[in-house]
Order: sequence, then C-alpha cells, then structure tokens
Amino acid sequence: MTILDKIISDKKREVTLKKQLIPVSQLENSALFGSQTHSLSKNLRNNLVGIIAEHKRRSPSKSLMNNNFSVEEVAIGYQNAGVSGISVLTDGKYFGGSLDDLLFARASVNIPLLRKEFIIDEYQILEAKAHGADVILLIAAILTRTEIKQLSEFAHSLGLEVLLEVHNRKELDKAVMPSLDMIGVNNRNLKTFEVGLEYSKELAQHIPDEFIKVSESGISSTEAIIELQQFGYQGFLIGEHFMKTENPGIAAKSFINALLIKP
Ligand SMILES: O=C(O)c1ccccc1NCC(=O)[C@H](O)[C@H](O)COP(=O)(O)O
Repeated sequence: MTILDKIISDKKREVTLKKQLIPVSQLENSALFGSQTHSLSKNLRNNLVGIIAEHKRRSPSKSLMNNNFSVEEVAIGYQNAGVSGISVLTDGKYFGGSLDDLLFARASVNIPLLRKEFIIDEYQILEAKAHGADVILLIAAILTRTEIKQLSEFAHSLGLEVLLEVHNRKELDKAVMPSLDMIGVNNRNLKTFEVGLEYSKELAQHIPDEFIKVSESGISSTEAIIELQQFGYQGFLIGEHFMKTENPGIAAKSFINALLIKP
C-alpha cells in the first residue's frame, strides 16, 4: 500500500463520517456559501510572476516545517508579498491542516484561495465553498475520467475554478476536458515522493493551450521559475521553500522581488 492509498482510504472514512455530522444543508446555509469568488486563472494569466504560495505545516515527506505563525499571519504575509493565490492544505492527519485554516485565511486576505485536498466526493466541494475557497484541486491519480467530469462540473456550478493535477502522460490524456481551468503538473511522485522538474518540462508540450499551466512541488529557485516559464508555465505552486523559513511571507516577498528584477 502506498502513502497515497493510505491517504485515500482514510479520506473515504473521514468523508463518510463528516456527512453524518454536518448535513449538506448546513454547508449551503453558511455565510460564505453565496459569496463572490476570486479567479486564480485570471490572476495567473495577467501576472508576470504567478506564484501560488502554500500554507503547509507538515507533510508525509517532511515532518514539521513551521509552526511559528498562525495561518492568518502566513496568508497576510503571502498577500503582501504579491502572490497570485494561496493554497491551503486542509487535510488533518497527514498535513496538519484543517477547514478552519481555510476559513481563517479567507477572513484575512482577498486573493484567490485553493483548497488543497484529496477530493473524492462532491461533499468536499460544498465544504470548500462554505469555507471560502475559490478553487479546488482534483488529482487525476485518484479519480476516474467520469469522476473528474462530475466533480469539475459540480465545482463550476458553485462558481469554483478547478485545478487538475497530473503527474504523467497517461493521467493527462485521461483527464483533459473542457470543465477544467488550470492543469498542474506535480513534480512530486505521490507514491514514492521522488521530485524532479523534468515532469513539468516533459508534459508541457502535451497540455492544450487553452489551459493555464501550473508547475507544482519541488520549486526552490528563481532560476527554476525562469526555466519553467520557457515551457509555457504561468503558475508555480510553492510550499516547502517558503514554509521552512523563519517567515514565509518575507521569503515569498524576496523570491518575487528577485524574479521581478531579473532581465
Ligand atoms: O508534500 C508531500 O510530501 C505530499 C505527499 C503526498 C501527497 C501530497 C503531497 N504534497 C502535496 C503537494 O502537492 C505539495 O504540498 C505542493 O505541491 C507544494 O509542494 P512543495 O513546494 O514541494 O512543498
């Protein structure tokens, strides 16, 4: 059993329990449910440097990264740094996140928020909407084509954008469809944790032009961004590189400033 199999098996149990505890009607009646969303894809299209900075306390591949700051402080620091959006990990068991993190981030900033989660059920998309997300992540490795279609269309019906994550050509070919907004290539193999920017470089040419391309994971230098931009990437999801520093917001700011002054 890989770590991804374990995460998904736990997630199925978690979703079943939560459905019993918090009915859909409660999510639909929440104050944020009817609120306007912010478009991440537009921000990435219009921004010179499309950084999506992640709030990540820990991960299966790295134990504790940062507990010095509250999620609000991190989110405000990222917004002040000029990021295009913020990714908030909401999985508790493996990443130390929660839906409250999303809620507190929403209360602190007015830029697009991605619910970074292992989404397997429409219920989690309702949760995302009720806690202030603008974008959801769908992971091709854990979903069938039919599920991707149903979940992405459901997200759109709630006004949420969809970032589809792939890791190889097979997943990409299975998943490409009009109801996606952005396609992200995860440079991390979620089964082995091996990381390499080659995945983004190799897959770029196969991603249809109508989708914003996002490179995810293992990005730790401005040189990497400049190289990935040459492959057509407009979004760059960065977690560990910022979160492992003393102050993630300041780290994101100096990273973005360094990119802006590069010729
Ligand atoms: O980060 C992990 O170890 C991980 C393990 C298993 C499933 C997902 C995992 N991470 C989620 C992510 O996709 C990353 O947090 C995100 O892309 C940022 O990556 P990084 O910049 O390398 O922190």
